[in-house]
Amino acid sequence: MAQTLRLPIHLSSSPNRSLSKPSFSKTLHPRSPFSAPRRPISALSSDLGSPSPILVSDNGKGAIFHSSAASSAESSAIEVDAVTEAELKENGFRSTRRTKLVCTIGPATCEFEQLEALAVGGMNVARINMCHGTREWHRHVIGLVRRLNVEKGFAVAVMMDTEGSEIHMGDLGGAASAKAEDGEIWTFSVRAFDSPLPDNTISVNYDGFAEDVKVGDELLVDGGMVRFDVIEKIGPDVKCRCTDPGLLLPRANLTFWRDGSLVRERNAMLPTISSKDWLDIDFGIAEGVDFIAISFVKSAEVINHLKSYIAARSRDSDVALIAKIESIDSLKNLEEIIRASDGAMVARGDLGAQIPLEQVPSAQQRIVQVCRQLNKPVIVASQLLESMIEYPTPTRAEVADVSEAVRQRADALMLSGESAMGQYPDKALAVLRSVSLRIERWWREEKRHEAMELPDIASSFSDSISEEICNSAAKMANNLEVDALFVYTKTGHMASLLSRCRPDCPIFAFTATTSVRRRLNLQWGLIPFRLGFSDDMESNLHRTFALLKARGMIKSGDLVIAVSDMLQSIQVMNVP
Ligand SMILES: Nc1ncnc2c1ncn2[C@@H]1O[C@H](COP(=O)(O)OP(=O)(O)O)[C@@H](O)[C@H]1O
Ligand SMILES: C=C(OP(=O)(O)O)C(=O)O
Ligand SMILES: [K+]
Ligand SMILES: [Mg+2]
Repeated sequence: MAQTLRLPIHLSSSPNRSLSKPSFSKTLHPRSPFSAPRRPISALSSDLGSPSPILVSDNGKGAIFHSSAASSAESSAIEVDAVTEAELKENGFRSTRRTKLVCTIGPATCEFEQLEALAVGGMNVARINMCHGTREWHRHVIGLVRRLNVEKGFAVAVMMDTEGSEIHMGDLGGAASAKAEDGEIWTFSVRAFDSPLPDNTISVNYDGFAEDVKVGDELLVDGGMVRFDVIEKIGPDVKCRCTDPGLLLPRANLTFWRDGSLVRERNAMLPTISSKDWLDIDFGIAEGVDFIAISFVKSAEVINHLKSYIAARSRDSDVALIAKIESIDSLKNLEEIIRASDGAMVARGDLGAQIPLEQVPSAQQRIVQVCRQLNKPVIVASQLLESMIEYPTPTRAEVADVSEAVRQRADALMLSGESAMGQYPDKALAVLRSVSLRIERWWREEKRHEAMELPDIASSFSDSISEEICNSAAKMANNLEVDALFVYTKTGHMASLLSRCRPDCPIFAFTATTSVRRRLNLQWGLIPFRLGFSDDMESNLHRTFALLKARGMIKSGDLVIAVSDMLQSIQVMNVP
């Protein structure tokens, strides 16, 4: 017999912040035999299994925690990264940045000290792009990130980004770049060159290139950074005249346009995951990367295919799949792709080569919005601070672009060339960090956030409970102006449901495994801690308060709301 779901929340009479500690817990009459009601936290007893109304208990005195100073060994039983710990100690809860930061690692940042500088500067995720470098090189970088986490207490996650099978140039025979001057004739060839490349010659990775391209087509490098007109085809060689001069970078993306529109025929037949990608994916699974970002995803089918492949290859691999939205097809199938994926990336570099540039901002806004509605983390990527590859300060336009991404409440921002091969990776990261903090504060102080209408996404009744609890807890957190939300989460799901609500306060996410902790490092507003915890919420809270107080990260009197995916309840309390 289903019971209507009522949630009479009853706060103590005193509306001020020194709340007595009512603890809310509710026992739901389960619609299905699976979600057996759980014992509520408070003293109220209810027979497990006996149909009972929702019980909201307010025991008046609330849960009193006897704070015992944790031993130093005990206080090390909780893991949090050094930067967050320092921020909390120095500036308190409100200081913590909510927006996550992803840095592409390349020649400019592949030494241990450089990676450490990025981690200290706020990097949450290190991205390695399989379009460049060798697997050995990437294995070395992954090893350094792992060492950084172990030795310095960070939880920097690793994201491996596939090359994808779109058309791109070769590696310029090892040169770092090549300059194409206006009017010069260049040869783009599918020929395999073993000796050094002849002058003004570029190899192309796509065998069908010489067949598909036509005299009169326009050839765009990296979305238009350099342009050529196709003037002649001689077997495997395509002669082109440079019409927009610029710098050619290794393995830059190539697109060709005919009568003003993108030529997509053969591209559409190219597999999303190339044979090299499959080898790179095996590499990523073996190296235990946290995320795999798939380039040029066109439909949910490739994500589902890859998920079953990964599940078959390694039962315990919980690598998360990030779909890169960077083609017309990925926009057409956006919702299905995001539902199938664990997150998405607004890959504006190639996206801006596949659709008119002026459409990229609205596409970005739509992708970010759909991801939030579907509770999937979303990264805004590419050219955020492009000028800082060469200059120590950003343009005003770039600061406005970063502000807009933060204002849209994207989960994360990503540096590409700025941190991979730029001259000022740390300065670029500092700009992302300071703009994020500023816009986040502006949102909170000026109450600019019209709460986004979040559709129900629960796939089961017990999921609905979790969703309702998190939506309510986030709303209460804003109304009561609590200092922090605490969530105890085995899989990270409850934490993501809180993050989705974008509450004003930070969300301390306690989880027992380092891999879940690293994965949470991509989600807005989550501060991931590794902490072993039991099903007994009172003792979890008691231990957590003691540990965090011992580390100076919280203090008596701080107001906290705690939720957990074990015991479906909301607790409001002051730190003892
Ligand atoms: N692992 C690497 N090794 C060498 N160069 C790299 C590496 N990763 C990135 N880069 C350089 O940084 C530039 C920007 O990185 P990214 O945006 O990830 O690649 P792309 O723009 O080629 O898609 C690349 O074009 C390349 O010149
Ligand atoms: C992030 C992107 O993909 P990649 O850098 O791998 O081309 C992009 O195209 O913006
Ligand atoms: K890539
Ligand atoms: Mg791309």
